[in-house]
Amino acid sequence: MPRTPGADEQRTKASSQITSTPLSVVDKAFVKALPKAELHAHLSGSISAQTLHELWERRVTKGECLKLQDPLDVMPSSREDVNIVSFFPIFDGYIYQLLNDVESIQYATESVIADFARDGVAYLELRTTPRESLSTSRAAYVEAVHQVVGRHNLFTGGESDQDRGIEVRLILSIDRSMAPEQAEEVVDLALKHKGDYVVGVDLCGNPIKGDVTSFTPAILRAKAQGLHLTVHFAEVPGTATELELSTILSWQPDRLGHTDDVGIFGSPLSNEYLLAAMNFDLGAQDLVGLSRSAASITFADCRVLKTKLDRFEDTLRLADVPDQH
Ligand SMILES: CNc1ncnc2c1ncn2[C@@H]1O[C@H](COP(=O)(O)O)[C@@H](O)[C@H]1O
Repeated sequence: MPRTPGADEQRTKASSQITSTPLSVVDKAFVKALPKAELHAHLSGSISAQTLHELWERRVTKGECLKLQDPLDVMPSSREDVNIVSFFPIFDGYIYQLLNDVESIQYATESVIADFARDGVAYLELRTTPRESLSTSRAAYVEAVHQVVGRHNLFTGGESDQDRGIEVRLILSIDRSMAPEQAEEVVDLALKHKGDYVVGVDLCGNPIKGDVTSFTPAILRAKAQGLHLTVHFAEVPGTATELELSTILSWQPDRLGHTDDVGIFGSPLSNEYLLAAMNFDLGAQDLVGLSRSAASITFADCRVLKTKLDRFEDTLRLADVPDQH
């Protein structure tokens, strides 16, 4: 799926200066070919402008969404166009208006998974917030996403792990603006699908909203039933309070932190690896090591990724790639 023009260019300025045959140096081709784990992808934040455009076109053809502008015209074209305040309204004001029935949710899920696979992601933890819309309940939303994920996990494309494209697991998010009962419903849904693709729960949403202490019962129930926990924390200075920190730490989360949504900020995971290589002077083996360390903190076994990493390292050895770029 084509990425937003401009953003990629801007963030990978140096990469275009490197010309090489694939895998001989750390460049765009290398970081794409490197098998990777993406452990922090928000489904609705990872939809490309092109896919949103396709969803918009379908609606317009049906005579719906006539007041909504074409996503190709209104989605930010570079990260400089978005900040933490202008970021969250993009979902309610725009993206969610295009994702409000089973068909559109599944179309977007398919496209997001395909984009990650094309970027060399072999293990994906996709987080998403079970969301009610005019035509879907929270349960129907999860069912819709779950079906697509199931199809991807079953599709091997070949006999061996190496042939398989991508393994996908789901993390269901509690949004900070939810009422405690809604958070309980998210945990119920996560528990219902635990064992088949749902591996954890997440706390996300606009950091200036909500009182996280009200989610403690739901989150502790999820943990007690064996779900993993990841949380967004301290995204804006005002919320990095002692109370919020001690509450979140009392939940004993497995992972903290976040990365930027690729659909909005336009930097795919491969590009983040390239930026790390450029800024920290990392070589090929360092990047393989980074990917292995991500593989060591996944919420489920990532056998396909590990097999692919072994093969990738064999290829590097055969090509006698120096640990420098
Ligand atoms: C930049 N960092 C972030 N911090 C906190 N929450 C974020 C986020 N990026 C995305 N989301 C959360 O994920 C939702 C979109 O995906 P889903 O509808 O769940 O698939 C957003 O509404 C927001 O609540």
